[in-house]
Amino acid sequence: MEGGSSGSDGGGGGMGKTATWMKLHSPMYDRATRHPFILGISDGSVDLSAFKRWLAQDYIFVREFVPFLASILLKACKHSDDESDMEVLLGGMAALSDELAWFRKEASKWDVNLAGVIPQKANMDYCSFLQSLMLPEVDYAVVITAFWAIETVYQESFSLCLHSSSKTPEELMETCQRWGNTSFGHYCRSLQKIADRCLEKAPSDIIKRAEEAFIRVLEHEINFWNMSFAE
Ligand SMILES: Cc1ncc(CO)c(N)n1
Repeated sequence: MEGGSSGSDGGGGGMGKTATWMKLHSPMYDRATRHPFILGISDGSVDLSAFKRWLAQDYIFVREFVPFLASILLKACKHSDDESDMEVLLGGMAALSDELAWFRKEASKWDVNLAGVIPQKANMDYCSFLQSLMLPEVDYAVVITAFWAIETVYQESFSLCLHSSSKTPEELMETCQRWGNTSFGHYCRSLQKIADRCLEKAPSDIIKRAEEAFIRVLEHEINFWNMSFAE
């Protein structure tokens, strides 16, 4: 399964586990990163009520992301052998504070009342999945893989809406830039390197669990996008 010679891993040597899994599960990966909701934004056909539903639901999700990232930070303190992991993760935590403020500002721009939002099933399922990963017994390699995948799906999806050929409506550009910008892309590559380094040293049962977590993230992301179409 190692295979590959160079390039897509971003590190030295052969292809990392994460790049291998992206290839192996590419049909599902593509369904998560090229969802009709995202394609609708990039071709300008998106229904703005779908966008508002996504915005409200994602605010709830990102709030749950704070304790999730805190649990990863805790595991990095205890188990990581590389001090720079902490810097990358702390940068992510700082960005979350800014992100939550952005959601409140964006919601008021679209007249979305965040206080009255009822979390939908796909969102609750995804948040429960995050909670299951927060348990202390879940290995650092598994949670950092899940975290990398969650961030990368958004990075890849929204960067599609920034391509020169896309027709993203002006009022949605800020949203697309938030996750599609190159510095967020750089952050995702840093997370990928951490995940690959941990997976390289991990025993086979942990590697198996990390791959499963990657697949579960893709499923949850697809269901999350689907939610924007539901009434
Ligand atoms: C559902 C979902 N996945 C990923 C991200 C990226 O942070 C997000 N904000 N929401």
